[in-house]
Amino acid sequence: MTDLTDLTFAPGRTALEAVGLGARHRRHRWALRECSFRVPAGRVCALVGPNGAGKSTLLSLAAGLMRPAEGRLRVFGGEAGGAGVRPRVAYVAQDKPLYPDFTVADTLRMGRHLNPGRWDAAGAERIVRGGDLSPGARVGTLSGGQRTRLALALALGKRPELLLLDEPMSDLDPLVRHEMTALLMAEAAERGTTVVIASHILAELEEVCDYLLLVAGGRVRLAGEVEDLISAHRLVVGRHEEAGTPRAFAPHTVVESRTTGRQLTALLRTDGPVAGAWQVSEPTLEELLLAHLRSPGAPPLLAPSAEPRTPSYRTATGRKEAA
Ligand SMILES: Nc1ncnc2c1ncn2[C@@H]1O[C@H](COP(=O)(O)OP(=O)(O)OP(=O)(O)O)[C@@H](O)[C@H]1O
Repeated sequence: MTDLTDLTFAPGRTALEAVGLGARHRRHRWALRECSFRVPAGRVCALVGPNGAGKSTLLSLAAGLMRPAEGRLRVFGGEAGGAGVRPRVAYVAQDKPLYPDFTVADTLRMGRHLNPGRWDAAGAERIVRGGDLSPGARVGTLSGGQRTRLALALALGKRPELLLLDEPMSDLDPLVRHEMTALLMAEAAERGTTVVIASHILAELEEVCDYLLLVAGGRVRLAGEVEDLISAHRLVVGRHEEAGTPRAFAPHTVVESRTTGRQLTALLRTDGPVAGAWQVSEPTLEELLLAHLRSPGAPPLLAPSAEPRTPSYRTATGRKEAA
């Protein structure tokens, strides 16, 4: 039986904590609603979900560019966007907003000016030089990938404790993507930076992320260590000729079940072994995510390390106070 309470519950620091978080863009419908989760510090967290799920909204809130309409979001224990928090957070938005009339050198100078006492000039210049970007080139003349490189240099030069990346690699060629990913991971490992990466490229995330936040329809569906979330599920394949759900599945939660001819394939959140002549295996991250995305009605799962520690969250959900 997979008991999540036995799995890693490191009592370390908290990078992000949302409690009852809700957000809307002006008077539009809710982009996020009733989101409660925690991301421990030092993790590399994949933020995944379908188009319009609320990923960019969540990153904007964490960066302090937007305020919650309800509930709250804390970054390292302070209100997101607060004066004590902002210098510790870097955000690379999807459209990489940079000043088109600035040169590459101007942009790096701006980084130094905006981050007194923190700016890693040598590191930022190294990233820029790696891409053969001429210091005198105007930002407006750079290719999409070159702008991404400059935006990453600006973000990493800030030596952030929390790095928020919104689909950062989508316009990079495979070689540069590989190089940038390695660089980000080296930074994260060396400085213990918490990284949250929103991306649709699951293969890329699987390689680098140890934590997962799956958002769909503005709600959190899965949160926790990738390993723990995977090991809480089983992929079950076998012959099934009767109508309805196999009786052997009754003790478990069926996230998704599909039948092709006489073959049934199901993703279960298991509570003990699955009885019967089924082929049972651990799902890959992709299988886990796809099954949850195809089944919006499946109950959400927060690993213990992803549960907020705020007493009000625990009281509201009837959970016991943290020890
Ligand atoms: N500026 C805006 N004005 C109005 N509604 C918005 C705005 N930005 C986002 N939304 C809405 O908020 C919801 C969440 O959008 P968000 O951009 O956060 O999703 P996402 O998960 O990042 O999507 P994608 O994968 O397509 O980038 C969507 O319904 C979207 O239409």
